[in-house]
Amino acid sequence: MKKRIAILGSTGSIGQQALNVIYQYAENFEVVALTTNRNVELLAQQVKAFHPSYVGIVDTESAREFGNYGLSDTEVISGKDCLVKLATLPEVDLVLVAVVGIAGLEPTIAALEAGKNVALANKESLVAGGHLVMEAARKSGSRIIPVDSEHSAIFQCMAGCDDPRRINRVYLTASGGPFRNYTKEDLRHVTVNEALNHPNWKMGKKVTIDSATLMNKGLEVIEAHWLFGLSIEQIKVVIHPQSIVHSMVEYIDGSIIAQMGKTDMRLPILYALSWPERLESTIGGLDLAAMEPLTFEMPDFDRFPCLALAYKALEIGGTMPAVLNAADEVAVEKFLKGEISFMEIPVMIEQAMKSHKAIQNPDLNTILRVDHSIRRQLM
Ligand SMILES: NC(=O)C1=CN([C@@H]2O[C@H](COP(=O)(O)OP(=O)(O)OC[C@H]3O[C@@H](n4cnc5c(N)ncnc54)[C@H](OP(=O)(O)O)[C@@H]3O)[C@@H](O)[C@H]2O)C=CC1
Ligand SMILES: CC(=O)[C@@H](O)[C@H](O)COP(=O)(O)O
Ligand SMILES: [Mn+2]
Repeated sequence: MKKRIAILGSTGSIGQQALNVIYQYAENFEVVALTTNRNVELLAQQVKAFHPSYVGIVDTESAREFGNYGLSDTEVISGKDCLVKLATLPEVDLVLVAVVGIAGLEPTIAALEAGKNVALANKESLVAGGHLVMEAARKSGSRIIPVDSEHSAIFQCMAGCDDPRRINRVYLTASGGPFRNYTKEDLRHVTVNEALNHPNWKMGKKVTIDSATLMNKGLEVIEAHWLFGLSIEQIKVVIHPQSIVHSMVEYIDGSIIAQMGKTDMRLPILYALSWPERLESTIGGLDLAAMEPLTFEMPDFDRFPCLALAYKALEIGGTMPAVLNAADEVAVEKFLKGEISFMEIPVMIEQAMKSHKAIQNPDLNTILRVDHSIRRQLM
């Protein structure tokens, strides 16, 4: 039987690559629903190719524009609530959450509560509301299959032994981004285009800037904490500029299991969609002898303060990671618009964290209220 899939954020980098994968496995997967924020032109092309029963369009003006494409066999649901509606459709087996930012939180929880398995690319949902996401999965018995390359790697390395008590630590690998060897002075003058030029991955703008500041790795530390039930002390970051080892698990006997593969997000996407099976792929493995040497070094928390801020937010807990996330989303947007410099990103986030007194064990409304108030404060 085909797995019936809803893709939230199908017009983004992960969403498009997921459709590329699904196209090659038409006998395995069926697309039931697709969503966009406002890219209706691309959405219309996707509808013509995949014939979903539903599309969700968050921006209501764009939803009206979609009417001009005459795709009347597909039901259109518009507005912010479309994500939750499509994530909980009875005819969906698996929800790929590939929207960017806090917008992923509510539909991820809703999908899990509705008993759907979730292929999770959206790391911000775990950062802002990890305890709620994990609780929803635990209560319903639904599974979260990570799509983020490092967490997919850890998930794969843990197959057969995922008991945190048997694990010394995990190593999250980080490319180091385009500014890995820059001095603090160099970092003061980097441009938006330089920051968008990731050495190894072609991704959406927000995650690309996060990679350049190392906030991406900070968010991934928090993501790993929730996904795998690991303590802060068990989660280490190691700079690995080649991005060939996607992450590693060190067990209590000292054995380290690593997952390697090409720098191609279609691999973790395929794994998440096909899990618990593995499907044959044309992407192929690595030419080990032809590869440049694999190197590892420690991250520099001084030049890249965002990484330290993320560890700090996780240590404080409660609503603090949601503050970190909201401040980062605003700061990245401002940097992309040329309103602040690269090194003002961590300053803005740190100020937001200092201004907030964390509320422990927050419910969803509290997290969303804190998220809104930080955005209002910083905009
Ligand atoms: N790209 C990658 O390789 C990787 C990404 N990730 C994570 O996956 C997630 C998606 O990343 P990526 O694909 O790069 O992001 P993109 O910016 O490329 O795509 C984001 C998608 O979400 C939609 N969207 C944007 N804002 C909203 C909103 N407020 N409400 C609903 N939908 C919205 C966009 O619609 P529209 O097209 O209209 O803007 C688009 O479909 C992120 O959390 C990222 O950290 C993790 C690992 C790798
Ligand atoms: C592909 C992926 O998972 C990204 O999150 C990636 O990790 C970004 O690269 P960095 O290692 O530079 O953050
Ligand atoms: Mn990643």
